[in-house]
Amino acid sequence: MMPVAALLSKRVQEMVQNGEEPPPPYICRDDESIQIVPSASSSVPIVDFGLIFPPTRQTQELQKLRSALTSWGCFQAINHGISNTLLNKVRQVAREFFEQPMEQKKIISKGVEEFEGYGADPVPEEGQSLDWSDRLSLDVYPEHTRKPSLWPEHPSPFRDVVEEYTLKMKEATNVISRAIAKSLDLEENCFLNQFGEQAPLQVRFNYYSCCTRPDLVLGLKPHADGSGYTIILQDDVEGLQVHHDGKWFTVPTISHALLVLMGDQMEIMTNGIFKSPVHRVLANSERERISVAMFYTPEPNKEIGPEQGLVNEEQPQVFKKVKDYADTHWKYYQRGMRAIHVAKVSHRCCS
Ligand SMILES: O=C(O)CCC(=O)C(=O)O
Ligand SMILES: [Fe+2]
Repeated sequence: MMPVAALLSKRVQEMVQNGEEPPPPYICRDDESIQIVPSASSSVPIVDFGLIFPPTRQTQELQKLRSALTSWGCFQAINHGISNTLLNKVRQVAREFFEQPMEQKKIISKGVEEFEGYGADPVPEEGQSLDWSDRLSLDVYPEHTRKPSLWPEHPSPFRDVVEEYTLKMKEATNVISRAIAKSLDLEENCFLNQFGEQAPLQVRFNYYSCCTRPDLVLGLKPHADGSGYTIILQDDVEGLQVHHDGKWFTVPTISHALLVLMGDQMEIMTNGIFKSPVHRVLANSERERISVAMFYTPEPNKEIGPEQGLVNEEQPQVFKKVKDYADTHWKYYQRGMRAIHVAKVSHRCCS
């Protein structure tokens, strides 16, 4: 059998183009029926940002936001201030990038242990399965963290579109962070202050190739994000599922919506009130799927912790202060585990 590192230097898209079946390290499930709730039934809540900032009707929408993040840990944002034209351009450059010949994409290949560039996740711990997907990851904010040599030159509008999207995402994080604070009756800028003005944004373009055996693999294994929160743009192919109430729910594709999903660091900052949900991506035999995830993470080296306004006698402090939590998260992720327990306050049992 080919060693995992060698497999990871080969793109899933190449295996599909060569007509290969998924090799064993990609196989992570059997065809046991996992209960899946169709996207049409109960679903991820939709929050209208057009109603949040004008003084009219905001209370109701803020309550909706709070309840969505308390029970689901995510919501679909509409009227978020980013035009459909731009969202479509982002989808278009992503598609054109992945549809190029392999040699063209490999110009910006990452090494198997690196994070940035075109490829797969770095080699996981032994025994962990691999994801049926390829991706392009780039640090996009602050500007000085960018590595222009890893930004594709083709398609030609790629750089300008990603640049514009980054600016808009930075504005969106301002709006979302303030709305989240208001929904919890906290001072509007409290989360923005915790993240810091230079809080990094990282973009990840995910490409999920079709698979002849979608019952055996996953596009992306179950995980919770190590970010503060993540803003996901989907195309029109379903596949993303969120774990909620013990079941998997497919996130419907809404062309003008952005899915905002709490990462572990927002769970910590809200003292556990908001949940960082476990999610995964299914493979599909009919159509390839593209998504664009923007990870918003507190500044490196900056301590974050539960907002003191959320700590009281009824709700004692659940989490400690942490810094560079994303690094800890990554170590556990590589072992297929969640990391959030490391941030928990240890309570001595007194009974
Ligand atoms: O492809 C998606 O919709 C989700 C991607 C995701 O969860 C991730 O990149 O962490
Ligand atoms: Fe994720």
